[in-house]
Amino acid sequence: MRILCTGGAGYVGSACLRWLLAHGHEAFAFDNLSEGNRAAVPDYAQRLIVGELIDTDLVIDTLRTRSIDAVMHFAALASVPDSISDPSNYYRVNVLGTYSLLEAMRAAGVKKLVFSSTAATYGFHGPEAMPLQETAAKNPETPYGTTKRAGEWMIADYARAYGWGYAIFRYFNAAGADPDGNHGEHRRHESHLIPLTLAVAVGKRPALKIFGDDYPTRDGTCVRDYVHTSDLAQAHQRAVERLEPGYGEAFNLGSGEGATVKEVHAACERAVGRSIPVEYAPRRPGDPAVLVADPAKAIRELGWTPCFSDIATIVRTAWQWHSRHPDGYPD
Ligand SMILES: NC(=O)c1ccc[n+]([C@@H]2O[C@H](COP(=O)([O-])OP(=O)(O)OC[C@H]3O[C@@H](n4cnc5c(N)ncnc54)[C@H](O)[C@@H]3O)[C@@H](O)[C@H]2O)c1
Ligand SMILES: O=c1ccn([C@@H]2O[C@H](COP(=O)(O)OP(=O)(O)O[C@H]3O[C@H](CO)[C@@H](O)[C@H](O)[C@H]3O)[C@@H](O)[C@H]2O)c(=O)[nH]1
Repeated sequence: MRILCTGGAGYVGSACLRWLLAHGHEAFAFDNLSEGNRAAVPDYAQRLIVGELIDTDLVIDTLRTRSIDAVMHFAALASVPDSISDPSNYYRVNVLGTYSLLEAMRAAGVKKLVFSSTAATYGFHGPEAMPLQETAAKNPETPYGTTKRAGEWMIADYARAYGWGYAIFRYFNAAGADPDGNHGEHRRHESHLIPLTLAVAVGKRPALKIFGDDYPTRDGTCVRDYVHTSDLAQAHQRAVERLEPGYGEAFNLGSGEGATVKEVHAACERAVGRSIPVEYAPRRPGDPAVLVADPAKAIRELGWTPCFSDIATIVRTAWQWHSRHPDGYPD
């Protein structure tokens, strides 16, 4: 298939794009490079279209001139804390940008879509509700979660009315790096736990700040479900290959296991082979205590076989990337 990856120069989008190329598909990236990197896209001169999602005419032109069969929609603003301080931008990119993409797909006659949604659409559930199934109540508590939930609704409505096939993936915490050691996480504004921990290990930051150690969890720090980008990519491939008009499903993508912030920090220390300084800071707004996926539906219905998502493999591959490329991708 010929697949357009919006946000395909970003962390998860570029990992999926590279995976698609390695598994027999043709793939292109459409990205404004606000967070993404040219060098994350192989043969970027041919494969990367630099543009704004909101530029519907450019998206239509891209879909038509590249004869696109299916879209994977990764482009978004995706930081929980930033969305609380700057909801305006989140509604512009995540809601209006998604609307613009869907209109472009309608105009170009593209009817297959895989959407990157998030565990943040579920909002706060008590630890007793974990692991979360897809049917769990969705009460997103942050503008990031509400804007991604709005995207899910828009896609389901368009698909029903216009005869599209779609899959919605609610990722839990995307993590890790390509096993080749040459591609990984690199954003202009980093807020994620593992890259910030490893930035301390390479001497780019003085200490990891742990946001809150008074949560009702086994060691007082937040529990998250970390899932490797190669496993996310495999799920995207499996979904896009089965999309047809009338197919529309949402899936959780996670390992099914939770790790606390302290456990992730300790796993990073083991991978690096030395201690990584920490300091304790107050809780970060918008953080639920525990988020763990039940991935059974994706395993059952897509034949998904995650194989990189144990925490040791995640931090080992992430460390390969960060230690070999402490400055990330070249400009
Ligand atoms: N990283 C995670 O843990 C995680 C978890 C759940 C869901 N997600 C979702 O996965 C997707 C990818 O996340 P990521 O971690 O790779 O983020 P990222 O920031 O690395 O990638 C997003 C990409 O979208 C591009 N982009 C942003 N605004 C754009 C616009 N207006 N027009 C064109 N391109 C634009 C950025 O330049 C970037 O390359 C997002 O939709 C996010 O909501 C991520
Ligand atoms: O410097 C840091 C960074 C993070 N954390 C903590 O580490 C955990 C994970 O945080 P982070 O890596 O920022 O991810 P989340 O806020 O859990 O959000 C990620 O995972 C969500 C799904 O679970 C997705 O929706 C989001 O897009 C994605 O950014 C949280 O408890 C944070 O408070 C720290 O203690 N110190």
